Amino acid sequence: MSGRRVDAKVVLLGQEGVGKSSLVERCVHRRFRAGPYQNTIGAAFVAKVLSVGEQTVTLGIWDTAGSERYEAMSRIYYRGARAAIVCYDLTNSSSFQRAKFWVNELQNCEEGCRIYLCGTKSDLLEEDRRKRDVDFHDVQDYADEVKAEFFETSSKTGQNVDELFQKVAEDYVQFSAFQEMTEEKGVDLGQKSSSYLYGCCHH
Ligand SMILES: Nc1nc2c(ncn2[C@@H]2O[C@H](COP(=O)(O)OP(=O)(O)OP(=O)(O)O)[C@@H](O)[C@H]2O)c(=O)[nH]1
Repeated sequence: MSGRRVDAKVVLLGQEGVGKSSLVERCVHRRFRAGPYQNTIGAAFVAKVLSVGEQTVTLGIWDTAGSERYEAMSRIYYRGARAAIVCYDLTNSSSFQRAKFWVNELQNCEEGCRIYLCGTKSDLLEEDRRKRDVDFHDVQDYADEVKAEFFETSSKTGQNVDELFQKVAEDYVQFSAFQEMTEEKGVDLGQKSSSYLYGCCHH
């Protein structure tokens, strides 16, 4: 990546085989590899440059290994992340339970990290609706409860993949602008800004 500065660290978490590497592959290389499934070992890093208005944002994306053997290692990778894309497979409800585990961890350990729930493999539902094993409305309610964003994607067709990463970049820009403004103007958040904060962060 020729020494380019990374603006925001993004981590992908989720049970093994849910499609984290495929999501990154689609986002960065615009392709889907249907071949034999290869587990990620440890973690893989890739940078992705996105435009938000006039600005460019470089996301440093860490694709972690989903196997529980690597759980302790995944914890190292989410440290300091500004965003976590927590993936589950729409055709596998146990993977959603695992996603909840990661959401709990993030809420307890990484306050500044925004959470994006990502239901993967939506193309399989296009083929056969009965394959859905995680209800859309249940996840929506859960996302509201934990203040997460929520996407259903397919790395095979590309559905919603760009939208997901774009939203991560836009939220980062919006949050940074807000932070700069409060730092420059010396806004005292403790005293007067609960409504101000609300207005800026909810859209
Ligand atoms: N149909 C379909 N299959 C997918 C999709 N995304 C991933 N897969 C398949 O699911 C399997 C696992 O995908 P990976 O991207 O390697 O999963 P992972 O979450 O990175 O797995 P670990 O590295 O073990 O944590 C592969 O066989 C993929 O081809 C998708 O959007 N649609």
